[in-house]
This record gives sequence, structure tokens and C-alpha cells, in this order.
Amino acid sequence: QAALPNVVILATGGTIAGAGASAVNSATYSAAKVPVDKLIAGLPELSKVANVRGEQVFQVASESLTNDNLMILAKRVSALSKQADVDGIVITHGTDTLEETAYFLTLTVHTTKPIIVVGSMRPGTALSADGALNLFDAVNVAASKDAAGKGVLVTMNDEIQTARDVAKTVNIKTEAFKSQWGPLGMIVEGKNYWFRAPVKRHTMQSEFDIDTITALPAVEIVYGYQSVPSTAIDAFAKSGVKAIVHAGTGNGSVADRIVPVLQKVRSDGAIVVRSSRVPDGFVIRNAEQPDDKYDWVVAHDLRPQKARILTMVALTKTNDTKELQRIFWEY
Ligand SMILES: NC(=O)C[C@H](N)C(=O)O
Repeated sequence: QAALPNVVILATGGTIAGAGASAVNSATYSAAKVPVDKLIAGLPELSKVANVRGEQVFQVASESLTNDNLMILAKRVSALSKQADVDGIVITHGTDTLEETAYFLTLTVHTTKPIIVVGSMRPGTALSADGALNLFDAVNVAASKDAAGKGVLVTMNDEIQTARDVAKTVNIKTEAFKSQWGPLGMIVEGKNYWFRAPVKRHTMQSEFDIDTITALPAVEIVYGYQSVPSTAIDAFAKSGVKAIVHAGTGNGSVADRIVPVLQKVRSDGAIVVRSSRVPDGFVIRNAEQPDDKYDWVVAHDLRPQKARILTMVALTKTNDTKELQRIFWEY
């Protein structure tokens, strides 16, 4: 229909394409089973909002996605966003790593067109399945002019969240996706209600561009806890890792026996990023550890898994720790 916007759904799998043995199976089911054409056919309401077509990019649970998947998906999103006959893009995705993909896309795809990442907590076969409404909301936002230029967005549980801030915070409820800074808005009966806009750099203002990125460096995460040994750090260092994100305790604190190990990692040439395992709040530079002295970078308010994404992307441009810290403040 000529009057309607054109929205492409790129399907990658996850629970939104999941199927269980019975309607009471809300947690026990197989993810990544239902093909995208069937998802679209099951939601005839979409045809009143947009001309929708689907592409099956992957069919996996999101815990199994890799950097190669990220590159393929982002390059496809970028190519589609340049097509005159595409007004918006929706990516259906497993929820376990949805925030990582969404953040990668908002950092690397140069477009003002709406890009929405969406998943579900229950498979479509379950009672009170949440995928249909989440997908309907995603297509509505992707088809809206007022969603343009806001960076990659996530629609879950009636809310519109920014890719940068949102995270999976509950693993068993439909209200799973939250941001400590709050959602940007809500969708009710197919209408968007906006309340705020992101201030961090994304998409068109990003200095990173997926069209010129050919490979992502190895960046790994190590976790802080009582009695933690240096075994994991030693192994990552030996494997030639380019950066280690330390998911520290509290305000990114680091155990006294781990500090010299991370200092050695840095002096041997890899980057050390100090983040926190605490879900909310943010890490303050030179508090808890002397970052200036050790030449470490702090992750600001990014959780370890998002700090990893930004570090990989940033390292495609620079190894300079001052530049990396600037990037962490700005994105
Ligand atoms: N709710 C989900 O989508 C979880 C699933 N394990 C996935 O991330 O693919």
C-alpha cells in the first residue's frame, strides 16, 4: 500500500521465535524455531501499520551469537537503511544479549531511520505471550517519523528504551528490560508517547561506521568477587587479548592481589577497562583505583557487557587511553 511506510523485519531467533510443548510452558521451550514469515503471518495487524517484509538473518538463541554475527547483522542493517524503499528496520532477537546487539548497532550504523530491536520473554505458544505486542510496538515505532534520529531503540513491555541504556534486569518476568535513566517513552495502542531523548552520541553522530569496520578485536570480561584468583586474567592475557573489561565490585573496586596482574596486562600493551558488576550507578575515575597512574579506562555507567562492545568498536580506531576514555564519556 503506497500510503504506508515500508518496514523490514530482520529475524535472528530468540524466544520471540520460540515454541514450547504446551501453553503453560513459559520458561521451558526451544528458542529460535519459528521462521520470520510465520511471525509476520501470525500478526495481521501489522499490515495496517506498514508494508512489512521479513528476512531470516540467523535462527539462534542470543546467548550463542558471536562477533561475526554482529558484523553480518550490522552490515545488513546499514545496507537496508540506505535503500529508498526502506523506512524503518526491526530486528527480532533473543533477550539474553539483546542489549549488546542494540548497543553495537547504535554505535556503528549511520542512519536517521528508526531501527528497533525487539524480543520476548515468553514463546508465542505460551499463555500471555508477550512477543506479539512487542513486535507490533516495534513495527509501529519503526514506521513512525517521530522515532527518526533517536538512535537504536528497544520496545519491550509497552516501553521505548534507548539501546545504550537498556538492560535485561529480570530473567523471568515480561517487565525485564529497564534502564536506570528511564525509558524514552511508551507505546499505547500503536501510538508513541515520548518523554525524553538520548544525549549520548549514536548513529549519525558516531565516529564509528560499520561500513568501514572489517574485524573486531578480542575484548574479554573478568568478574570480581571474594577470593577471585588471577587465573582467568592470566589465560586471557596469554591468548593475546586486546583489552580486558574488569567487572569489579562496588564502584569498580579491584582486589589487592588482582591490581598488579591488571597493571601487568596494561604494561604489556592491552587495555584495562574498569567497570562494575553492580547493575546501576557508575564508576568514577580515580575513585577506588588510581586510573591516571595505572593508565586504565573507566566504563562510566556501562555494564561490563556493554563496556566490552564499546571497547571493541573503539579499538578499531584508537589504542590511545585518553581517546578511549573520551569515547567512554561520549557514547
Ligand atoms: N527470552 C529469550 O529470548 C531468551 C533466549 N535464551 C535468547 O536470548 O535467545
